[in-house]
Amino acid sequence: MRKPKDKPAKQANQLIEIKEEPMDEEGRRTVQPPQEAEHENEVKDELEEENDDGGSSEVEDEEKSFDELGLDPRLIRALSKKDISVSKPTPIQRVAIPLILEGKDVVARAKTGSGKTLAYLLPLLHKLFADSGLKQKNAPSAFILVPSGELCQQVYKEISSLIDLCKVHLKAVQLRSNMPISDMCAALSGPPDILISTPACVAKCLSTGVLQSTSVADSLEILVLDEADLLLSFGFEEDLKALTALLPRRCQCLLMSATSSDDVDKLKKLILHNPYILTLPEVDGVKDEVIPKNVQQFWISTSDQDKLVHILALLKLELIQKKVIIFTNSIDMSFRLKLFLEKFGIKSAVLNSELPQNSRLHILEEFNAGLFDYLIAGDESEVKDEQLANKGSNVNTKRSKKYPKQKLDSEFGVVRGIDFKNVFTVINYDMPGSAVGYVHRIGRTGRAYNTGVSVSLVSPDEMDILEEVKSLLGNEEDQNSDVISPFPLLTKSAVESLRYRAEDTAKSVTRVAVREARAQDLRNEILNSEKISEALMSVISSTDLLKHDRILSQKPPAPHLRKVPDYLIDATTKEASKMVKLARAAMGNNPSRRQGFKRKLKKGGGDPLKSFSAEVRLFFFFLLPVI
Ligand SMILES: Nc1ncnc2c1ncn2[C@@H]1O[C@H](COP(=O)(O)OP(=O)(O)OP(=O)(O)O)[C@@H](O)[C@H]1O
Repeated sequence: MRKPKDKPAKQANQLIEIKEEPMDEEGRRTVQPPQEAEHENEVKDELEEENDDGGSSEVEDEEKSFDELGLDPRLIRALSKKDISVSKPTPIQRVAIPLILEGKDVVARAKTGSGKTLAYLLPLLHKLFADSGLKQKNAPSAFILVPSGELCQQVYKEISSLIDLCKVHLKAVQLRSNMPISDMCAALSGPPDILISTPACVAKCLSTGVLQSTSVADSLEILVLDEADLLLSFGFEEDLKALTALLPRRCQCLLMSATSSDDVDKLKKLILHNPYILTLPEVDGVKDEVIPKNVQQFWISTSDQDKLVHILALLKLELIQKKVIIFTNSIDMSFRLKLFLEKFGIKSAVLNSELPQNSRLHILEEFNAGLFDYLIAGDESEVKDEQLANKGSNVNTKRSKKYPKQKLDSEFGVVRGIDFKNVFTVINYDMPGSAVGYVHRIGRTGRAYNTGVSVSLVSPDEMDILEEVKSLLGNEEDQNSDVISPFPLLTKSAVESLRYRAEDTAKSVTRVAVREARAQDLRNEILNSEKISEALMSVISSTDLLKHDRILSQKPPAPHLRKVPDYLIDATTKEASKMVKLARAAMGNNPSRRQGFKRKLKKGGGDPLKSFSAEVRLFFFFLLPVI
């Protein structure tokens, strides 16, 4: 049923219920189990009805711009300068911003890359602009707590750039647990208006007197828990309790997460009162859309041993678009893959929890700046993902037989919430240990209004996880729905053409070679730590020395492995590779080029898709709405 033009858009408060939770005599929150499950269903039902019309054009007509959401004009101008279309807030921003401006507590659960950060940062800054200088404070007015140092840095950069662009006298600081106490004291002198940190670090500040409890209770106006689904699984529960005991009644609390879990519910009960629970609507009857629909998901069935030849074929024959993140489940596997690819002249950087934090931040910066195209990420948060999935989601998680337990940096999060820029393809070289882990990995592409592709290499041992992912993402009625389909561009003959070279080269990447490369990389990063720290402060620009995709192999790649001889590539693969390049070119930033490509395809004249199978055509047509 299409919504009539004259019907006013539903107001957010018609879709959600406000619950009053009691407070103790000192005006602090008390824990009261709210019955949100029922309530959330009500919200979904109404939103589903609204989406029943099978099209969204009229609803979109009624969609408000950032301006109409009531934000300070300086913030709107800042958004324009950041190349964010001011007329196009994401759905979660459209609903959350007015509620936060009204002072409501909000729980926002929306898929990865849906713009949750700006959904809370913009109204938070708006409020601080208005309150600035009204009251003498001894502690920051706003705390933003995130689970990892990487996220601290990311949120800090985002908020600092908004403050700079708005030219207002607000100060944000980031504190991380590994900072010396004297640096923490210096950062908090003033005090700043906004503190971005981890719960563990705030607890440390409170216990060491760097932050005074009474000052926090007097000053704190807004508390944000970002990536809330991860905060408790990172072991921050006690740290958060230390803070919540101080929360004044007036403090507005916001909780943002991409996936739901028991931990999110626990946090809701611990910290929020009268919360507005925002869950994105189901679209076209499809089960809660956890992965953005602009990400096309594929899988390739392969044995464990054959994964190297498959990834070589994908990359070397250019069947996927750059930039690419390749996820593995262990640091050793990451280095094995890096060394293997280097032999074929493919340079990559490895990101893992073993590296100093400065290096990790710098790798992210360089990758985001486009200094290299391939990032191999050791996703060791797998153990946590599994715990999270088992504890929280309604998905019945089985454990993949093949993922190792490793020692984790307690504040390292390579996957969750990191805003990797312009990643087109995510490859699961190893499948994650749980469906929740899968959702977060795939969410590194297709962020905001971008498109992306994911390709998972699935061995027989990992089929259980694939099935779990399918049941999490698929349509309940149709378990066989093609949410994840077989990758159409890689033919058997393309794989076989590279098999001999791949197997021969793989033999040379011995355990000793992997161990040495891993140690050498760590040594390099530690030696460069100081320079990297300067680079992070933008004192120096990146030099070759600081490049993270430098070669670790002892010998340079053999010339005959650098280029795949023409006679080895079959005609279908050549065409597929050409199409990927064409699509890539068309998806560049130049709109006229995109239009040209679109027109060429529409005319049908010389339509390069014509020579392809239906599956392959489907793959490329997926790209058409954006190009
Ligand atoms: N309205 C918008 N229009 C275009 N781009 C946007 C908009 N809002 C946010 N973005 C961009 O989208 C990207 C993803 O946003 P963000 O990191 O906030 O996602 P998220 O919902 O927090 O994802 P995750 O759950 O993975 O942490 C960022 O690069 C951000 O700048």
